[in-house]
Amino acid sequence: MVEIITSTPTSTPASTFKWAKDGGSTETIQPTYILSEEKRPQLSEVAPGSIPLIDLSEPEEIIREKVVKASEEYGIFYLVNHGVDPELCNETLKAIVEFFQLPLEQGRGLLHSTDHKKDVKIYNYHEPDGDKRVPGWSEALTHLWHPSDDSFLDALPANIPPQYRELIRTYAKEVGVLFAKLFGWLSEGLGLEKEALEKNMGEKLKFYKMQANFYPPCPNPELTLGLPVHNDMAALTIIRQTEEVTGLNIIKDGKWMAVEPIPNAFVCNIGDTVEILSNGKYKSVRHRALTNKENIRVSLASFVAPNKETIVGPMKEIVDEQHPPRYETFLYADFHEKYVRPWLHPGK
Ligand SMILES: O=C(O)CCC(=O)C(=O)O
Ligand SMILES: [Fe+2]
Repeated sequence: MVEIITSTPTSTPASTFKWAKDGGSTETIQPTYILSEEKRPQLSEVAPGSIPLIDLSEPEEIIREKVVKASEEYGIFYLVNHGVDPELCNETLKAIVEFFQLPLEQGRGLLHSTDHKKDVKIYNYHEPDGDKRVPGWSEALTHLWHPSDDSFLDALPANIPPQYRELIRTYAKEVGVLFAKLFGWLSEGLGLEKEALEKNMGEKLKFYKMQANFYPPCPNPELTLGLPVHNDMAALTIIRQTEEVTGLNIIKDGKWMAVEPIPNAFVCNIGDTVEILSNGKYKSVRHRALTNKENIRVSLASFVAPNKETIVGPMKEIVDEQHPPRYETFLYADFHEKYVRPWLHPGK
């Protein structure tokens, strides 16, 4: 039986993050975090299973074939033997934990924002639940990144651990290389040149965002979600997660399935933009993050998306009379504002 705090939470804006500040020592869940019964994660119903594994040491034709198949059937896959230094990744995740354990007074509280469009912020995602919006048991630090231009580092929060700044500079370059390879294989899978998908996301600069998700231990993971059920709106996401702690779930064939972390692997997933550009060949995966009682979990999601001025729709090169467009064409800024969930995933 869960003990529920019934007293009114204190009124300072950052008060809901008390649990994070306390390193998860809180024994109780504030009622604001508790989902209604039908929205709870039903942990016993999460099916075992596995997502495809892409080994980048295999010959390129095999890799391409596997990436294409995984993107059609699952919309998510592991990447192993990718050449990115595991130490770099582990140290980066460590720096994220350090940042989220800084006392709120040292500035983390001030970064908290309810404006989803701010480039640098700490955001608390919510699950729509009846007439309420229930906050996830997590905090997310968002900032921009770029595979070759380091200037995004200037906009990082002043109180971010100094080592994060250095680590993320290298991490961004390495992850940038993986994105370019994946976009190339996905384009070829559509029968097009390697550059096709990236070109269709806008000739100008694309939008590069990183999200560091921090999930403190939760006294009752049955009652909360770490991150609400969603699809990534971006084109493609590359995630690095705490190696020992399970949290990511996907919907596969109508059932929730756990994506177990495996050593030194990235998890890559298709977002709504690639689903639309590919006219539905590649599937954006519906996912969520669970909490757990014992351990802090961190995930660092890197996204590549079109710019707001980009017109996004099924790529002209792949639609014709036999293959009519299955999605509308729109300005990405409008998609961002209006269409994302209800339109693309009605009723889900
Ligand atoms: O924590 C995770 O594994 C999922 C993160 C995620 O879905 C996101 O940041 O969009
Ligand atoms: Fe996501």
